[in-house]
Amino acid sequence: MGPSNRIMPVASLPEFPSNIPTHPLLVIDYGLLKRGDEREIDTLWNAATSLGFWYLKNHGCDEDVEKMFEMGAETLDLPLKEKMKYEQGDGGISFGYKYIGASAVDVQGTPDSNELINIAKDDALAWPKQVHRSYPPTVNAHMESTIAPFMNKSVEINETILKVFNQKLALPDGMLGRLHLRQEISGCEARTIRAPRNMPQGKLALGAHTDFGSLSFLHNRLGGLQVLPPGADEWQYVKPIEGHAICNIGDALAIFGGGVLRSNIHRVCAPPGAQANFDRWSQVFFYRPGNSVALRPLVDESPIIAEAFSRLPEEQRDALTPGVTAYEWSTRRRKYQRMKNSTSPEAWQASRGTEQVRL
Ligand SMILES: O=C(O)CCC(=O)C(=O)O
Ligand SMILES: [Fe+2]
Repeated sequence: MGPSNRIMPVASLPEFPSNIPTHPLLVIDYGLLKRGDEREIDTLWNAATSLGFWYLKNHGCDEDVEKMFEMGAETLDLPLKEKMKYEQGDGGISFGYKYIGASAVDVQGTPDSNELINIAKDDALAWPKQVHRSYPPTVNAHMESTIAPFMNKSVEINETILKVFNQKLALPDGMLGRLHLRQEISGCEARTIRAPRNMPQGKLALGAHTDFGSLSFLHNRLGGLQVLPPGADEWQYVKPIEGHAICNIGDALAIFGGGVLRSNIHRVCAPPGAQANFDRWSQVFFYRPGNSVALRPLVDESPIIAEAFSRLPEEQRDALTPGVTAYEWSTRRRKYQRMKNSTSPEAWQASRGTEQVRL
């Protein structure tokens, strides 16, 4: 494979085409948020309760993300046979390697078009002790120098955001934090994704979905991510901006907040225009509740949540009351997304989250 298969310096990638409409996101300055700036907190709250997506600048992770991309490139460039030794499997476990076409993107069972490596936060921070599973040598070699620092910074950023939501939802002090204890085993993970260049027109790299957990901290260089905003019937691109992470809310926070926080549906298609000729790389950190945490609206803890939840139609209240733990929720969804298990409309339905009611 030529060097163009590897991570390209951002400056040498074609720009996002200027004639393609994009969906604007509010921009949050992490430095201001960290200092408790009231205006920034209000802007974040506005973003979290409208689209549930925002840009985060000044987050201080750019170098860590670059190094994660290098680790990801070394790993995904390994021979398929080697990568397959670390495959996720069909049981709903996330950690490990996922090959191209392992999961379905729709109810018809169309295969996805991306490969990725998922690394558990628990494994990275306990290294060289193994908590969940083993990883390719290219991952191990970067555990201490690259992956652990990326995890730690990502966790700190997400904790800061979570505190804002805790306060705005008028929850008891530290309530959301207790559902995301650092020491509890969780589904928190780093993911490096490669969608191969020159995908056939109309092919999805990743099907429409809501994220499983609480918050996603995403770093994109090429376009391709699209959102379906509330009330809209056309998918709209989210344009990558250098130095700006794309953050979004997942189902767990939508559930805890009784629908106040929005977990918006999104998908990944081929990058637009000349960008389509390049491999598309993403780096994500998924912030998720502890495995044993029950997913339920915190109506007993906050009058704001109780009030908002009670006003929802029954179908939406049901979707926000799955009656399972965070572990059971994401394991079920992932298991039935696998091509091997996604063999009927009912199985596909079992892979869905709150997107089925489009709150
Ligand atoms: O690659 C992207 O831009 C988004 C990835 C994503 O939505 C996911 O992995 O859940
Ligand atoms: Fe996602």
